[in-house]
Amino acid sequence: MAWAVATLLDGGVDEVVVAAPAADHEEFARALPAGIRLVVGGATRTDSVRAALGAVPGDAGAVLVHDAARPLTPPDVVGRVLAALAAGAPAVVPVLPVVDTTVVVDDDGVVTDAVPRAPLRRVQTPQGFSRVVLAEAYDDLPEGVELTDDAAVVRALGVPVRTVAGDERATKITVAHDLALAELQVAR
Ligand SMILES: Nc1ccn([C@@H]2O[C@H](COP(=O)(O)OP(=O)(O)OP(=O)(O)O)[C@@H](O)[C@H]2O)c(=O)n1
Ligand SMILES: C[C@](O)(CO)[C@H](O)COP(=O)(O)O
Repeated sequence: MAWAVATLLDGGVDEVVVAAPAADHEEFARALPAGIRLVVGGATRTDSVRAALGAVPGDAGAVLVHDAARPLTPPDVVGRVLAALAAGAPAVVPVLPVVDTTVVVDDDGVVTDAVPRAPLRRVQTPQGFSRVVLAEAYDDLPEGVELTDDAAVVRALGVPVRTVAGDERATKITVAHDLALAELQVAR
């Protein structure tokens, strides 16, 4: 969490709000730099983003939403997202191409189709938004609806989402191998 926050600050973000379980706040406060606001997160990512968004100052022009599970994101990625927002984009996501052949399978695991991969992208965080647009999109999202990222929440409002280059180092640490790669990166 501390590394994810450091990336945001190093990349040019002014203020950070962290959503975390109430039981962890004391420990998080010790690990984070002074001035970081902590709010109680929810049971799902969507609930946690809602909670954090509620603590964002009303005069903030833009908001970035970042995953703690992407702790080694280089600050450059944050810079690219901020630059696209400053250039007028209402919503921005960092992306990478899909490098493997990508297929559809049926319930038995048999390949039924291959998806043309040229237009596909893997979406990372931090994702950037006009604060007003993101707040309106979350207000409009019915309770209980879970979308996998914040860009999907604003796209539901019809807002175009621009892309900037992501970075392999911003990968989401999801499976054990991701952790092994992250440890290598840190060791370097
Ligand atoms: N209740 C939750 C769950 C997740 N998150 C945020 O969402 C990110 C992604 O979390 P998660 O869905 O658990 O990611 P993975 O560990 O990659 O799990 P999976 O992709 O298998 O769902 C976390 O880093 C955290 O920042 C959150 O704020 N509140
Ligand atoms: C937001 C995200 O990291 C973009 O790729 C991703 O959708 C989070 O998914 P998760 O299933 O909550 O890990």
